[in-house]
Amino acid sequence: MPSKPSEDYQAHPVHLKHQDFTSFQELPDSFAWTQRSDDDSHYLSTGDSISESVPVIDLSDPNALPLIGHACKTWGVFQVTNHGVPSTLLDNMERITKTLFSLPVQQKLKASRSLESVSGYGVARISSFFPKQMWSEGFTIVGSPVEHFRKLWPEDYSRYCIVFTVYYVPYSSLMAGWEEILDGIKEYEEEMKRLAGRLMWLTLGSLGITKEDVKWAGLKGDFKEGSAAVQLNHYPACPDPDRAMGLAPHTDSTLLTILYQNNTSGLQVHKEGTGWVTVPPVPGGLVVNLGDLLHILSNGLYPSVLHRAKVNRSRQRLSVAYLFGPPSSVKISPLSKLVGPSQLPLYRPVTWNEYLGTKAKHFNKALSSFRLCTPL
Ligand SMILES: O=C(O)CCC(=O)C(=O)O
Ligand SMILES: [Fe+2]
Repeated sequence: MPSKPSEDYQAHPVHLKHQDFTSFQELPDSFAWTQRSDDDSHYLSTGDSISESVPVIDLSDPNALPLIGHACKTWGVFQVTNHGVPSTLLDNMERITKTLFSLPVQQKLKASRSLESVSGYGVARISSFFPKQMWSEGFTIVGSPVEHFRKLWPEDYSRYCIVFTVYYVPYSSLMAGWEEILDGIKEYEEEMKRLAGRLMWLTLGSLGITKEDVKWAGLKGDFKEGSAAVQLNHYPACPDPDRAMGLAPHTDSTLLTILYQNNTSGLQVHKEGTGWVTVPPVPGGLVVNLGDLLHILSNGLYPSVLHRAKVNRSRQRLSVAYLFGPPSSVKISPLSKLVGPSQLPLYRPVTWNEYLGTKAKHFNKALSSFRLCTPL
């Protein structure tokens, strides 16, 4: 993800109204998405009785390609197992996320996202489009998080500096927190980029797209130049979960998003004609959401999935989203193989940065603002 956002993005900041969630015995009105008397609010209507479930696909299955194609077309989301990401890495990332959000709120606020940057601590960027506050907090990482960590853990940092400059020796017990966290995040990003490249080919391959069709995937076709952000999310336990919203319905402005969720469910996806469907955590599994840019690339054949996160009364929930997109200079447009005399291109070319700016300004109308014509 571009670390320097466009003017549109900067012109639509999110005003921080951050709270110490642990201080609430009851759900404050500003967080209540329904009145107690509402039976069926359009925000919170659930599909808990629905028997359909999001496909879980074993990547070592020889049939994975058509299964992914079917999942992309019908859901725009699927879960993967046997994806090759070591479970120790996922556990470590969960531990890092938990450590970060356990800091006192005043400390976290010092590492707040600034106007000029995408990175840092804060409420969801989509907050300004909704009348109520969301029961969650997030931390976005684009590039190195060192500057923010300096604010989150100033003591460790200064102790590290003093030890380093005065004695010129690494003092491992003091550095452990920092070094471990930075290494863990870096390793996670590398592993996720590798998986994102693989998932891109499985997704595009299911449409008959080959390496010759996507030049920007690089000489090796591994999407190594793709850019990305890591979004850490924390949904504290909530005194009135049925009336609260962790993260409001949205589609991701990505090619695809790889989501790790801890063992507390909360993610729900919307399926056309069915409604909201919970995506239960699968041990060792990762959720793959198709984003708006993949919808454009597929010329509308694959939907970007509308999703939201609910909260829990007694358990906190953590998730780590790897938001994967194209290299910053690349304009995404419908792949030429999917366009022809009977299927005109449905969208005009757009860079990731331009798309993020439009999303910050127009939210769920962003996709249609790039639309050229309606399908035949
Ligand atoms: O926490 C989740 O399950 C969803 C997170 C999400 O949608 C996001 O970070 O964009
Ligand atoms: Fe999302």
